[in-house]
Amino acid sequence: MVQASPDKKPHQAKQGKKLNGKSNGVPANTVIDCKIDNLYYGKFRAVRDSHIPVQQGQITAFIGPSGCGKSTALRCLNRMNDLVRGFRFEGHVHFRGRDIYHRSVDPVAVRRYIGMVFQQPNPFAMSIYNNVAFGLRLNRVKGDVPERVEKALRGAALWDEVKDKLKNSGLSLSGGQQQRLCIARAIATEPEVLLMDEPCSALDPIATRRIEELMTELKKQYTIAVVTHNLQQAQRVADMTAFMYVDTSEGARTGYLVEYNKTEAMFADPQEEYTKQYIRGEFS
Ligand SMILES: Nc1ncnc2c1ncn2[C@@H]1O[C@H](COP(=O)(O)OP(=O)(O)OP(=O)(O)O)[C@@H](O)[C@H]1O
Repeated sequence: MVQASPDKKPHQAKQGKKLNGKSNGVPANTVIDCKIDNLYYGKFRAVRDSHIPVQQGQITAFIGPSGCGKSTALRCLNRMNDLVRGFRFEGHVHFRGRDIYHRSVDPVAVRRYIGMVFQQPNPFAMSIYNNVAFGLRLNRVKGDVPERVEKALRGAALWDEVKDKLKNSGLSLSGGQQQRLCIARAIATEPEVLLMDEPCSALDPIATRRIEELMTELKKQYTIAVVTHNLQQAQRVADMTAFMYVDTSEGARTGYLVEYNKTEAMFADPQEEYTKQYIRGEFS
């Protein structure tokens, strides 16, 4: 059961001082305002006190040690956690001011506007063409399907490599190509926001750089939130960074937001001791 509750506590993490156009602590160009007061899997409180705005046309990176709740927080942004048994959430996620957890909102419709790319490239066992067309059909997107498939494959920087073998299986592509195919599938329905959960962790350095370049290209059209373990990647691609850490003080392991700031500022002058230590590589 998902619950949205009124704000209980002020945001506790340090934020950059120069967020443009702040209104009630939320930047004016915020597309998704995510405020997790408490998030549970069954009795386990996985995340607390994490207020992370995702701003229009920017890349927001979620970084932090393993188990601090980066993926959990990301999955809240398009209701992917709804599929997990025992998931319960206090707080809110507003997409363009609208509560996506309101009982009248269909989670499938949310994912039409807020698409997702996963850690492991997961093309379907069907042709390259159908991998992209599938999402269009599923979402009953009208218009010229072949044209939209080509546009999505071009948008994912894959068209030139696959245009002569669109009938081949998506599984016949390399890992990096498969991930770009999954990006094409995600952008085919033209979402506003793209969530990427460690999209390069299964890729070699060359394929990784290709995806990073693609992300920089995609942000001209889409707002992106990405979970990454790779600090250099966050520095290379992200405009804003949210650093999360794990609180073990109550004998549990609950993730929370320590600091949210412009990426450059966070890496040059972290405001919090934990951020400093993490950036220096003192723990991982
Ligand atoms: N489906 C689930 N059911 C129960 N607990 C879960 C579930 N998914 C995650 N957790 C727990 O929630 C906490 C946060 O997990 P999450 O995967 O969000 O962290 P993370 O920071 O993304 O970690 P990593 O970097 O290792 O992927 C962890 O303690 C994890 O075991």
